[in-house]
Amino acid sequence: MDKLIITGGMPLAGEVAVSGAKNAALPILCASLLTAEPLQLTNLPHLNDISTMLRLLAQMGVEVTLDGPAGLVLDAKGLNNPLAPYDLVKTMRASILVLGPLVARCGEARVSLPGGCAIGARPVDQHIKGLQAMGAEVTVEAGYVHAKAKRLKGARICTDMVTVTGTENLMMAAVLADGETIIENAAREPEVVDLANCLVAMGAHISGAGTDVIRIRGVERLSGAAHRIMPDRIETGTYLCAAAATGGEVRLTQTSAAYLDAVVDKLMDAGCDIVTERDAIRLKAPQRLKAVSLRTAPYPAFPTDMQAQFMAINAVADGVATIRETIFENRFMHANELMRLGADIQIEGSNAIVRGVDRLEGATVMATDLRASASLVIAGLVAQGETTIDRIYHLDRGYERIEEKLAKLGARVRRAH
Ligand SMILES: CC(=O)N[C@H]1[C@@H](OP(=O)(O)OP(=O)(O)OC[C@H]2O[C@@H](n3ccc(=O)[nH]c3=O)[C@H](O)[C@@H]2O)O[C@H](CO)[C@@H](O)[C@@H]1O
Ligand SMILES: C=C(OP(=O)(O)O)C(=O)O
Repeated sequence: MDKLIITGGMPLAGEVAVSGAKNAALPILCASLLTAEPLQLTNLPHLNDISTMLRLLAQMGVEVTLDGPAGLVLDAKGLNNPLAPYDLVKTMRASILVLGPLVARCGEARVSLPGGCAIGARPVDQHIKGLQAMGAEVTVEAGYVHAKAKRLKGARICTDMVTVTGTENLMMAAVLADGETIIENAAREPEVVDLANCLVAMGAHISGAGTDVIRIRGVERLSGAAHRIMPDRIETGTYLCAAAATGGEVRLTQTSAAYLDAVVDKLMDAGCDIVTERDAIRLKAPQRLKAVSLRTAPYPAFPTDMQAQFMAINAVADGVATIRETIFENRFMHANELMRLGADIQIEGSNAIVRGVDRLEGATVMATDLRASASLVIAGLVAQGETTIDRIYHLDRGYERIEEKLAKLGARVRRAH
């Protein structure tokens, strides 16, 4: 199992390019199932989750052709096996995103329930409830969701909570349904908007993406299209935090602050200077950060996917911060590992109270999930001496060439097998 070995204490400096967004790319890859014509995608990140999704699509009969360094053409005209087997689904929650498109295009789907991820139970009841409202017959048996519908029918759906992949799945199901679907309490995340833009380019009729009411008028068929995946706002935020924590100065390119208001505001509250350009962001860290409290919530509020990284920066800031996690019930697993490096963190239910310390010391720590791993990388970059992060396969799900990008910013980091 790969490890990352970091010798901390160097401020990050320089320029690095941000990759395409994992959480936009995954649903958009699934959108290829909705048409018999080629979908051409660019700015795809090279990540384990993307390879897993491509394997899943390929075994369903989708032809995948490389198209340049970060491009692919997906052709689902030969789609013949609307099945997502456990083996491919177990490592990646987002595989549930094939459910909506498969039922819409094939009239049937069998999708293994995605593996229980460490950050919480993560049920898919809202995905199922929405498909049932659209007339699908859905059963859950032996770990598989089996959904059937000759043709889905437009419906009014109000999800019990804001769900990102739930909104995406139902939006993809609705584009080929008979009549109008209204999704209320829809997720407003930028990745939902990126998916909607791609679907519209394919001929879908969607309005309201980016608000909490999305209207979709179903069409008979969709066509091929070309779409560029949006930049990864969480990767962007993670590198900003790494620069902030190490007292560095960086410029991130091929990205934008447009979808990062909540994160940028907190970094400015922490004392960072941030300058936003059209396709780039510059950050200059202060001598010492100020502690910043935060509460995670659906977009446009502070993203849960940035919570762990802010725990790391608060660990070395001046003062006491309270971090409240409201989305996932088990997303503080990085706290114990950060404490191994000398952080002072107390967990009280869904609150973490972080008291900034003067210094962290390198140690061996274990990555427990994707963003937890990112927080350990940030802490390792700050800590005196050597930090070894075990189980970085989590990190490889969501950060493209992380050691190369960090090295470009002057970090002393290497991968060991
Ligand atoms: C691939 C992808 O885009 N992943 C993101 C997506 O995950 P994902 O889409 O899985 O997260 P959701 O927005 O669905 O989850 C929000 C909350 O709703 C609950 N819930 C969700 C669906 C459902 O049917 N029933 C239910 O109870 C979840 O357990 C969680 O407590 O949004 C999360 C919240 O911003 C991010 O952390 C993930 O990075
Ligand atoms: C939790 C995440 O991903 P996933 O939903 O794919 O597990 C994430 O991107 O932080």
